[in-house]
Amino acid sequence: MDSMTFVLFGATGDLAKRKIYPALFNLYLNQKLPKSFSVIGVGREQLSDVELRSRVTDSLYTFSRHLINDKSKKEEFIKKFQYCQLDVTNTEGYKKLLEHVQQNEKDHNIAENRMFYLSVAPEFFEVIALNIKKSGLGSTDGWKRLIIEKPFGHDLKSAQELNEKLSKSFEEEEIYRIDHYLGKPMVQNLEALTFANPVLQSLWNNRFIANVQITASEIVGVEERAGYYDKAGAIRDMVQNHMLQLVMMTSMHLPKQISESGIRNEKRKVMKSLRTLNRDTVGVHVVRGQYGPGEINEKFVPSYREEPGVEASSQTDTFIAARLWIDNSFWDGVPFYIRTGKRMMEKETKIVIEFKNPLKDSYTSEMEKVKPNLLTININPNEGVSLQLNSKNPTNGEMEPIKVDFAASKQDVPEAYELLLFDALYGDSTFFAHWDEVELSWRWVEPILEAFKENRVPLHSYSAGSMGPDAAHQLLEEDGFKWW
Ligand SMILES: NC(=O)C1=CN([C@@H]2O[C@H](COP(=O)(O)OP(=O)(O)OC[C@H]3O[C@@H](n4cnc5c(N)ncnc54)[C@H](OP(=O)(O)O)[C@@H]3O)[C@@H](O)[C@H]2O)C=CC1
Ligand SMILES: O=C1O[C@H](COP(=O)(O)O)[C@@H](O)[C@H](O)[C@H]1O
Repeated sequence: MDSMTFVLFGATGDLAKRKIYPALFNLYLNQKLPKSFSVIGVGREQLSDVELRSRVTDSLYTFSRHLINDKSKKEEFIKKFQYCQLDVTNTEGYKKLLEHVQQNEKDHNIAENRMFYLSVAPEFFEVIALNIKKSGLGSTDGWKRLIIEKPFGHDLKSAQELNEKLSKSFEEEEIYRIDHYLGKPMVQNLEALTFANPVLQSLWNNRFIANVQITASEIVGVEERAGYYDKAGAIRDMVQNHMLQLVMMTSMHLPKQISESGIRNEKRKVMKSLRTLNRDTVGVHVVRGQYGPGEINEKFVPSYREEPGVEASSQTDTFIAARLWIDNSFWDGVPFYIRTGKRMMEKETKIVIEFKNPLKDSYTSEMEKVKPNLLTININPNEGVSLQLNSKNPTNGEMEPIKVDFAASKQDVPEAYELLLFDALYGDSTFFAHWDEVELSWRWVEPILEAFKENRVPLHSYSAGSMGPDAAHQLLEEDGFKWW
């Protein structure tokens, strides 16, 4: 891997502490970082290198998935960190950052490969990208790349504007938009599951699949993020990005050659085939909800409207369920159901594929009890795959569902940020959100945003600790299905 400088804007922030430092450290321990590299942390706060290193150390002790037994390794690692104080809105200040980076490249014999990670609020994306260009930080003899966090825009127009501005400083191939769901090992495994298993490959279409269900339920409420969340809601926070990415990853047809561009193309095709909703159909296919008070793990929790920072009359959605149709020859007639929400009964991200049972009607009465074959891909908090089959119990002769299970051992599973950072450093953008996908996702979501704004879709209340409003269950019952 090429030697490089990792310039981290937002080095004093929460994401750096909880995700980025531990991910870099785990990569370091696994010898997945270049031999020569430096991390230059940028923030407004006045800090010395030693103070930054001490914060990084704290973060590793608190958040790294590896126990730090080998202190010398940790010491070696934190020596790679330096700090540069900079207000990112101050154009002049970037000269100092450039000098810092250049001096360091010289001192440590690092090639001019520069990774810029914007772990800052999105309103700074534009100004930072522009100043990277203006200051000369972006004019390198090697490569330059930009990693940005979500949210990528607030709606289609703002996303397009942002993209246009970023594209003045970085080419599309240089922009790595993180969607951390694409970094989850089981999401990355989806392609391998179908590619490496001819059995699944041949069943992956509307001849054999009755419906697909994607759930991302959370126990947590809005926490301390009301300022952001109350303007976003579940539709922007989870559906526009993570849920649609999961739909793309599940339904894309495998390209002849597994490559970055091949996969990107197939994902784009899915988004283009996704049936567009309109004024009349949003209410038919989309359910929105907001949590009321309830009980979770035997503890009372308040309603969304009682959360700190939330308006007492807020109409923000904390739950969405939707039925999607992919109008292409593979998926014609197969509903894709998605649901996501806060303050639900359990934390669970999973994809369930329910298979058709064409022989159901020819069964004898005893056989009618058979359950559908289900392929479940567990993404979070447990990672694994299970297949539900029907088999006769040899003791009583009754038909019953059995499960063929694989569960990954927790300890060995890398974090999403680890996989994503490695790919970005390696220059592989397969598991990042490409502009086409982001734009097409906003396009699909736009009529829903409008309908919500005009209050054309009822806002159902659901009890905290439940699996969402009744309307979300009715959505499937209308088609003769239920959520698994
Ligand atoms: N935290 C998380 O779990 C997640 C965060 N994200 C996204 O990641 C990004 C960062 O989030 P998070 O770390 O939580 O945010 P924080 O508010 O914790 O950190 C923000 C960082 O930005 C820096 N900063 C703010 N203003 C300036 C400025 N004018 N000049 C220089 N630096 C500045 C702060 O530095 P200083 O303190 O020195 O002012 C701080 O390091 C956001 O886009 C967020 O949406 C996405 C997914 C999850
Ligand atoms: O991006 C986000 O994701 C988290 C859920 O992520 P997970 O990895 O725990 O499933 C969600 O809580 C947050 O609101 C959202 O911004």
